[in-house]
Amino acid sequence: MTPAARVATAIELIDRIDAGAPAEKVLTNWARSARHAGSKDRAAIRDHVFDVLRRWWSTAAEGGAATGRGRMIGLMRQQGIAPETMFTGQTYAPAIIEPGEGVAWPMDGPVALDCPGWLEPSMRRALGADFAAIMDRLRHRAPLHLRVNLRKTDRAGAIASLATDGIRAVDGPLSPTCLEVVDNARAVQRSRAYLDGLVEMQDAASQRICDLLPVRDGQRVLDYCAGGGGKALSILGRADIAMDAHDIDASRMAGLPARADRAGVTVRIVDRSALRSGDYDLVLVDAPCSGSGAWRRNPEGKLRLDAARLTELQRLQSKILRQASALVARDGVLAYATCSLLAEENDAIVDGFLADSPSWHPVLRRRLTPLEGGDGFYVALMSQRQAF
Ligand SMILES: C[S@@+](CC[C@H](N)C(=O)[O-])C[C@H]1O[C@@H](n2cnc3c(N)ncnc32)[C@H](O)[C@@H]1O
Repeated sequence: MTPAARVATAIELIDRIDAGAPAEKVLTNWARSARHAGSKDRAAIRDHVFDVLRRWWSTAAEGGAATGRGRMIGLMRQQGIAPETMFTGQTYAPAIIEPGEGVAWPMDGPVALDCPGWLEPSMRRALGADFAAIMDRLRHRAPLHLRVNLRKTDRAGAIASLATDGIRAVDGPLSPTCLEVVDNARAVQRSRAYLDGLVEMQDAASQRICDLLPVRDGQRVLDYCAGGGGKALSILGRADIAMDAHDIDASRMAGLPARADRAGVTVRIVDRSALRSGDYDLVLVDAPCSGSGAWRRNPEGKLRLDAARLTELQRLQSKILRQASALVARDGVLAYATCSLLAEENDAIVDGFLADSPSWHPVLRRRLTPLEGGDGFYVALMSQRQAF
């Protein structure tokens, strides 16, 4: 495909996403039907679509229309490419820009920063003087971070193994297990280092959250919202523990046994009926959330989140935290984490829980933002022990 044909395809896909279809589904369905497209075409089109999602409002303003076409004109301008070089009207290219089309709109603060307007007050409250800098980070692509599996190798060993497959990685931020891939990121999942379980994909902040959990050999640990098991595997890389993984949606954990196998560790999948009160030294609640700290990775969340969904998430977070607290042993630790930057999903949930549960007290609270090199994340540790 020509670069202009890729732009034309991205325009079509962005319009489908704008009409409500989930971005991943739109891209997968297109890739299945587009036999003529090679892997470079697919990657370039995916990049266009995700770049626009990260800059949903500013690209529309810069391109003068809240459409796929307007947004791609705006994106080209933001990337320093003259849109006229792509919108040529030739075969498979987008139609020529008409007179009066593509006239930029004036941009106010939240639009220029691609912050959903309704969330601006909450974001400003949560981020204070860093509001603009953090929102701007969320408009840019995220680096690819890997977690080194210390059970199998160390950072230097993982870097050397990746290099044999032409992948260049360097020490990453926030955690002693973190690597940042600086060249050939798309090859990671086919590399020996990945297939042999020396590395896993995990954002630096997610790794840092696991570093902060007080796990010791011999403990029983429950990952209550395990999903794909990223945190469970990360914790298992740090200590010899008995790790149980639970998720209300068991299908989310489908890939976990294979991932654990690759990493050389054991995770027991448990359903609700197997969970007993007071059974665990540590229970981690990696709660479902807005994902606002990870919008550079999953930018569609920015478009889909609304006030009703945020309220629903808060209710769910409080409920899950309450349920999970019952599973912690008397002198154990309850950890609550989100990849949200919003105080409504972080301190407010923890404060609400502590107010309703006088036997629990806070031990630690930490928030990470993209300014520190990883996604935005939050963790709070709580205990019933008098002296922690
Ligand atoms: C943020 S994701 C977890 C990510 C995962 N810990 C990781 O590191 O890869 C939140 C998970 O919570 C699960 N979840 C939602 N409601 C739940 C509930 N009531 N009980 C347990 N898990 C729940 C979701 O299915 C989702 O997989």
